[in-house]
Formats: sequence, structure tokens, C-alpha cells
Amino acid sequence: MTSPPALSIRDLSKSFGPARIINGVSLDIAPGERHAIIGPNGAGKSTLFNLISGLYFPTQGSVLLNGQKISGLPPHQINRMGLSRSFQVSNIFTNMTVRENVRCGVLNTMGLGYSFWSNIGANKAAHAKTFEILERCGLSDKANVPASLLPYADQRSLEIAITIAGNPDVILLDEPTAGMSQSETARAVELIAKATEGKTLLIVEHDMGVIFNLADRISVLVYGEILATGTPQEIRGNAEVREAYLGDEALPEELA
Ligand SMILES: Nc1ncnc2c1ncn2[C@@H]1O[C@H](COP(=O)(O)OP(=O)(O)OP(=O)(O)O)[C@@H](O)[C@H]1O
Repeated sequence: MTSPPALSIRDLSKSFGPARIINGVSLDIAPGERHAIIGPNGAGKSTLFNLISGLYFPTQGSVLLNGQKISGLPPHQINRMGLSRSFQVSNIFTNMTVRENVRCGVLNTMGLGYSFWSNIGANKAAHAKTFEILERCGLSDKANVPASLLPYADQRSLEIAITIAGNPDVILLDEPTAGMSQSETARAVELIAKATEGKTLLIVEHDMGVIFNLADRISVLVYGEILATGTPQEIRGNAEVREAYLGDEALPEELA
């Protein structure tokens, strides 16, 4: 028996009053695939993420995680089932250190919380897991720094660290390189590739260099509908996509 898609979006729609923001989106993402969603401002990318992660209830259609229906469930339950997302606006506890932020995410998904009575074995496991994640996200040397004092790019790395803390199967990253310099972006791409190794990744990004470097497949969302899905090469060569979205913008291959 073949395994189901890691994420299956089926005829998904979302309206706010009379405005249909997501309109009949269907998309299957295979286990281990890195899939990017691109599209102009206001196309509905964040709304799609909110529908997948349970913040919004769909007007129509469904979302399945590893073959199980998740649409209609609350975000924390979807998270427990193996889907985790980052936000454009950061989710970090600024009054905690970097280590405490990650540890909080680890403990939470172990079902422990910050309890004094948590058993010692589980605490040891949480400690080891916390340091493994800090290492993977290049934050080990900043473990004891208060999160509020981190430079912006490190705060975005911490956001990714918190997102992967619960060892999710499917990771949703919403514009993880927004506001970064070119060199910070290059570092972030490496970090994302390393931090999400072996996982299924759905990423919303505006930086074409990031997307064409990272994604196995790309979907182009325009006015709440998927205009095209394909490999970076296919998307690059798609005349409709160029016209609707990429325009005359120089694509990464052509920048060299
Ligand atoms: N809760 C809401 N109520 C009403 N309209 C909304 C709501 N959330 C989003 N919208 C509208 O839906 C449209 C799509 O917004 P969304 O944030 O999903 O786009 P986006 O593709 O993520 O844009 P950007 O690239 O600028 O982040 C916008 O016109 C927005 O005003």
C-alpha cells in the first residue's frame, strides 16, 4: 500500500462575508517534499496557512494530514497530530532565554508543561532534545541570551527552532526570510534546509532566490486560486505564471 500524501488539500475555499479569499484550492504534498507557495500580495497565502493550521475554519473543502482529516480541529490538536507552523509576526517569548523558548516547545509536545514534578528521565530527554535543536538552528552559543536581545536574523532562527521543537512531520514556514539582508537570507536558507531535513515543508516566501534554491515544487497562488504547480524549472518556463506574477522580474538563473 502506498502512503497517503503528507498533506492533502481538497477543494478548499474560504470566504469572509461576500469576499472569497481562497477559491477551490486542491494540492497534494508528498512526504518529505519541500513545497513553496508564491503569489502576489493579498493572493491568500497567509489565509491558506491559517486554514491548514486550524486558525480558520474552511467555508468549503477539507485538509488531510497523513490521510487524517484535520480541517475543523483546533490548532493545538492539529499540532499534536504532527503539523507545526511559524508566523510572520513572531511567536517568541521575549522575556525568556533562547534555550527556555525552545525547551518550552519541547516540553509542550512531550505533554509535560513547566511542571516541578515532571519526572527526571523525561526532563533529561527534553534537555537533550532542546540542545539538539539549538545546535541544528545555529543557536547553541546563544542559548542563555534573553530572546529580546537577539539580533533580528537570530530571532527568525529561533522562530524556526520553536516550530521544529515538537518534532513535527509537516512544517509550515511563513516568510521566514522577510526583512533579512542577502547574507542573512543565504544563512537562513541553509538553516531551513538543515532544520527541516527529512520533513515535509510548506513555505510561503517572496524571495525568489530562496524558493528556487529550496523547493522541490512550487505552487503559484493568484486571487485565491492555484494558477500552476510544478518544479522550479516548470514554473520558470510557464508563460502564464510569468505574465500573472513573475512579470519581467529577473529570475535567479538569469541574475548570474
Ligand atoms: N480575517 C479576515 N477578514 C477579512 N478579510 C481578510 C481576513 N484575512 C485576510 N483577509 C483578506 O484576504 C486577502 C488575502 O490576505 P492574505 O493575508 O491571506 O494574503 P497574502 O497572500 O498572505 O498576502 P501577503 O503576501 O501580503 O502576506 C486580503 O485581501 C486580506 O485583506
